[in-house]
Amino acid sequence: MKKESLRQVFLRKRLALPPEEVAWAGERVAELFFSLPAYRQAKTLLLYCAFRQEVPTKRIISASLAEGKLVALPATSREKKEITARLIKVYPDDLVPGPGGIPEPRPTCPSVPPEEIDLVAVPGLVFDLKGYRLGYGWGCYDRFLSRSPALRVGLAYDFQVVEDVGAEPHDQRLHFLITPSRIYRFDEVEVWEKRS
Ligand SMILES: Nc1nc2c(c(=O)[nH]1)N(C=O)[C@@H](CNc1ccc(C(=O)N[C@@H](CCC(=O)O)C(=O)O)cc1)CN2
Ligand SMILES: Nc1ncnc2c1ncn2[C@@H]1O[C@H](COP(=O)(O)OP(=O)(O)OP(=O)(O)O)[C@@H](O)[C@H]1O
Repeated sequence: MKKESLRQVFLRKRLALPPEEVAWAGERVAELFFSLPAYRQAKTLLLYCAFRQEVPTKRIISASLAEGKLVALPATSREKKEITARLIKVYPDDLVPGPGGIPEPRPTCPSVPPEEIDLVAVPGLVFDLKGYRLGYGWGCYDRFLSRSPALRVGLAYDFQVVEDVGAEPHDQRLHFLITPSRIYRFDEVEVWEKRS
């Protein structure tokens, strides 16, 4: 299947999920996320604000702030198709609607360079068994991740995992993918562990 039709199919499937399933997935994924040793060690996280039935991240954001971690969320530039990680202190008060209506940090929130982030929670429409993913097609995350040494953790529903998304050379691989039923660990983790 071509990239664009894959995106359409998986976006439609996600939008059709019943609210109970969305909420349950958020609880399970958060629990597994908190169990990662890399989460416990991380000082600075780039999380994201879930929208349009993405796996809910509210608990992950609140718990990370409560534990005293530095929590950044992406602020998106429509022109540059680029994300900037900006630190928030109070959730959701520090957020305003951004492109596509996704809540994002106010422009006055301080930015953090990609080099200083320890762990990135990565959204996506469909993920594969090699650690590749398809997002909305702006390449925002691929560009950001190519500049960051952070551990990359995808968050998804089980139905969003397929064998192969047809990765291209610019696509950045994940280290982990968390779904309600399991944690996928990709080969790249070993490379990351040696580096850090
Ligand atoms: N929760 C969440 N936050 C995220 C992302 C994500 O995938 N999920 N992003 C992942 O990259 C970035 C935002 N990416 C965006 C990509 C496209 C449009 C957008 O408005 N696109 C179309 C309309 C899309 C539609 O409504 O169907 C437009 O240009 O108008 C907005 C944000 C950063 N924040
Ligand atoms: N590191 C990069 N440097 C420059 N351009 C890039 C980079 N990564 C991706 N791009 C460009 O971004 C565009 C979109 O990429 P792609 O279709 O892989 O997006 P995606 O993975 O679905 O989106 P996202 O990463 O925002 O979730 C591509 O045309 C690609 O050329």
